[in-house]
Amino acid sequence: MISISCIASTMAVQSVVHLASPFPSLGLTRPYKRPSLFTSCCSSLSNKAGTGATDFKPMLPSVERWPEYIPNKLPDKNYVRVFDTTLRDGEQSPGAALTPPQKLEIARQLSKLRVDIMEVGFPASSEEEFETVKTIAKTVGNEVDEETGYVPVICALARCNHRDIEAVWEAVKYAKRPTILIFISTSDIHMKYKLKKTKEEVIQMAVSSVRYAKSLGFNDIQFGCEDAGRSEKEFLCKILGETIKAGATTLNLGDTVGINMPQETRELVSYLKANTPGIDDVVISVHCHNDLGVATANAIAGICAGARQVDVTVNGIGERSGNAALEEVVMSLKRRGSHVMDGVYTRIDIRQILATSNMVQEYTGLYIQPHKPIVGANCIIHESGIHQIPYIKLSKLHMESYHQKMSRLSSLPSLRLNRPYNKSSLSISCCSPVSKMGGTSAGDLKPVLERWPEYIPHKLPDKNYVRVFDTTLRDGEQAPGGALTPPQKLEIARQLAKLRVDIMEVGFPVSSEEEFETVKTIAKTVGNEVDEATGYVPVICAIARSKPEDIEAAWEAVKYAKRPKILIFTSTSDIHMKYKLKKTKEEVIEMAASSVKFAKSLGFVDVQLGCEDGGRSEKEFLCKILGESIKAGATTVNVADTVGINMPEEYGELVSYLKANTPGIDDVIFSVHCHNDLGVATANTIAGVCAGARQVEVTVNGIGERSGNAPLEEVVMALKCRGEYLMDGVYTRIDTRQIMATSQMVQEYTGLFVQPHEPIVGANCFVHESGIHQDGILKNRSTYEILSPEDVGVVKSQGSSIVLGKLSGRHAVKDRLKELGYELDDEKILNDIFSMFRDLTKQKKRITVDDLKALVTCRDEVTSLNGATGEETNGYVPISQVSSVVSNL
Ligand SMILES: CC(=O)SCCNC(=O)CCNC(=O)[C@H](O)C(C)(C)COP(=O)(O)OP(=O)(O)OC[C@H]1O[C@@H](n2cnc3c(N)ncnc32)[C@H](O)[C@@H]1OP(=O)(O)O
Ligand SMILES: CSCCC(=O)C(=O)O
Repeated sequence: MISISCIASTMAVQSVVHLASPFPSLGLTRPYKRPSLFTSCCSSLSNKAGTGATDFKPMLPSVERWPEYIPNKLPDKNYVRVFDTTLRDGEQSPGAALTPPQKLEIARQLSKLRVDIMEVGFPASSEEEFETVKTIAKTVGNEVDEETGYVPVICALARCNHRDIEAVWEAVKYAKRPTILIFISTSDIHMKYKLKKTKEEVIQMAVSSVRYAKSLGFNDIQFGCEDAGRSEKEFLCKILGETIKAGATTLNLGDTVGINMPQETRELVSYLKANTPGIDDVVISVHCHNDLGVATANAIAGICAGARQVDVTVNGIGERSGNAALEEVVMSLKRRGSHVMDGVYTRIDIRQILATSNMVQEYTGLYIQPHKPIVGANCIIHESGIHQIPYIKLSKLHMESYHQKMSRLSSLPSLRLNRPYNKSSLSISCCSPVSKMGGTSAGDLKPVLERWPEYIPHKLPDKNYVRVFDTTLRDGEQAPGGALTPPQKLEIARQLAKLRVDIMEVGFPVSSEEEFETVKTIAKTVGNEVDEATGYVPVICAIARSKPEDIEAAWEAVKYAKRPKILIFTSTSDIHMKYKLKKTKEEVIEMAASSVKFAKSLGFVDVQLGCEDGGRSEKEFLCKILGESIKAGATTVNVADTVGINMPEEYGELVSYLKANTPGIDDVIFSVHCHNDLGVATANTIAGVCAGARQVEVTVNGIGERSGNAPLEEVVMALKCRGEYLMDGVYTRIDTRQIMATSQMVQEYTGLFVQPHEPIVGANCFVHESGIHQDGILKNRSTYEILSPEDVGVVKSQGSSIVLGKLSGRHAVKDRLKELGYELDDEKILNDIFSMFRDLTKQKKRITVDDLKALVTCRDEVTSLNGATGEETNGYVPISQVSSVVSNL
């Protein structure tokens, strides 16, 4: 797999990159080194080829007129409106609080990016927020681009109450195109625990809120269903129908807790489109969270089903694991919109993506991981199109650098333990499966003491068993900068065994002497360490090209394991066969079949044949080569989306086709291997499983070439949470309680640290900083969490999941004070302390318990110093001028 990187990379990365950021440095330290960046251009592609320089447009501003903005209508049936919520939902990320000037600057940059609508805040939350939204509305909201006529729509958030709605109107009415997003929860769990309202009351609140917004002057009203992903469909039709009647122009469906799988999102949108009165006269928007790593795929699924507005944030920041990432959704539509999605498109200026990403990183302090799709440092691979000669040269260069890397292994310093993000201390705990309607609970713990099922290479213990093939130590290690020392590889292999991966692919023995020895050592040790209680022992796999010397090296290295396995790969796409292998189809089939036979002749009974770049290969050819390899003795076959170009539906269809048309396929295991260049690797893997694949190839933390591979933790937790309910009962035997420990070890040894909003293993996954979410969590955890931290090996008290910052509300502050021993039943005292608290958040991102204690102690003194009464100012949250006092506390 080493020579493919450049040929393999199809991403028009150059089209989103920019010169070093154009705004002044804020003096913030950046944890990852980025290569210097340059500006280039963009193109849309079929999945048959990479970007061609011929597709590039000159770097001139587009002079096309911007289409007229009509709130409930789009310029044409394929136009997808981009609703950016970086400054509202994005800012709700723990630790992301922005200053007003930063928000204004980001708003200007979003305007350069050409987002259709920007949601810039929640005016009722504080006076400062109110003023910031107003300033953006007055400035950016009136900056009409002379040439194109573009001006962004300015949106702000309101709950279903008149006070919030009024605050939005007073703040955004200055914009040329003001809009409001009024939201209410529609799931049973939210209505019961958070709102404490009946369905009828909720409909009533929604309708009267929309009417009120209209009466104030809004002619553009977005109505949002929070937690729509867990709501009853019939109820959604009802409330949406009523709000359309009341005057809503866009309907927004929130998968607030990130629990939906793409096929579900698609079904939901289709159902609502078919059953909601008046829905064809409004725009449908999808708002997807990323708790299971499929937010981008969900957004795309919604669009495929007819949604024509998509809520996104830059870098995918947002509550917990964040939102669908603007850059992933936009680039997916750009790359595949015209090929697999009926021609849908956005008008985002993708040349501004990287500058925007950089600005958002620096201002929020939420730095992305190197393998973040589109904007991560490792995505930047090349400068020219895949059909061009330089690619071949680059490929060779890459090959050389790979070998240099391999030979450097032994001289590497051992551990880089500097950790850019503070993580709470972790410990191993327990696991449980979850239904969609509730959260996980430690209550359904089962000790993992069952006997491990017998391993038969070409057969599974039952039809729903999904084998986990971990390739962290092979494909994962190919991540730029991810090189490991032999002792580190051994230690990770031991940890992978604790995690109970079925198979671990641990290296490429022919690539160097050291690699050979490392694989051999793992085979001899970890490959023989049988767990007494269960009988578990991992299969040890090594990779080989379809060359006798590779296969021999693999055998000599892994034959010591109790269960040795080989993965022989060959390329099957026209582009790879022509340029990389320089072989005909017939020759490639012959190489594959004879390689499988050769491996068998050496002693391998477990032989996997892998089709590199299978995602861009002719289906009929794939059937042929897989059929011949099975005849030759392959026990598993895989089809890889090596360049991460497939969309989930497409990939699922490919697997279904191959399962239906390949001779002998039912006698072997079908495996899927997906890369993450467009941010949909997890969804593709799941689509493969739904289509009948029963082995998933994954890496810990999703590390790997460019934007990496499908992350083990996302795929495993998605199957764990939804396998039983949505996917016919599929399951893995991963000990999920080992996920966090494994993730941390891989981070520390590779130096590839995950971003705070990385699903499952990111520091923010179980942390809540915005008031409304904190209130929900305090009332019932399942309102905003679908996983329990214990499931993935994190032990936290409820308190530690609530952090106090500028977006926190009274419930959270009151609860923390109670924990500290202060029972505040007096509303006035609470309001005083809350307003001092809010003031302090202007100076500090995080408010500690010591800060809180000091606020309580100082309350009387502060009140008398400032004469603050605790009464509300201008109708919104009161802010006492106490900063000079509290800042010294
Ligand atoms: C859609 C989302 O992502 S929700 C997150 C929105 N953003 C934020 O929460 C960050 C900014 N938030 C804040 O500044 C504060 O939370 C405020 C000012 C909005 C509210 O603060 P407080 O009045 O102190 O209330 P707190 O945040 O503790 O509790 C939220 C209240 O809103 C209610 N609420 C939540 N959603 C809605 C809704 N859609 N419509 C009406 N009421 C709602 C809750 O039930 C709770 O009410 P209660 O006090 O009667 O129990
Ligand atoms: C669906 S309206 C937007 C509400 C929201 O932010 C969410 O549901 O996550």
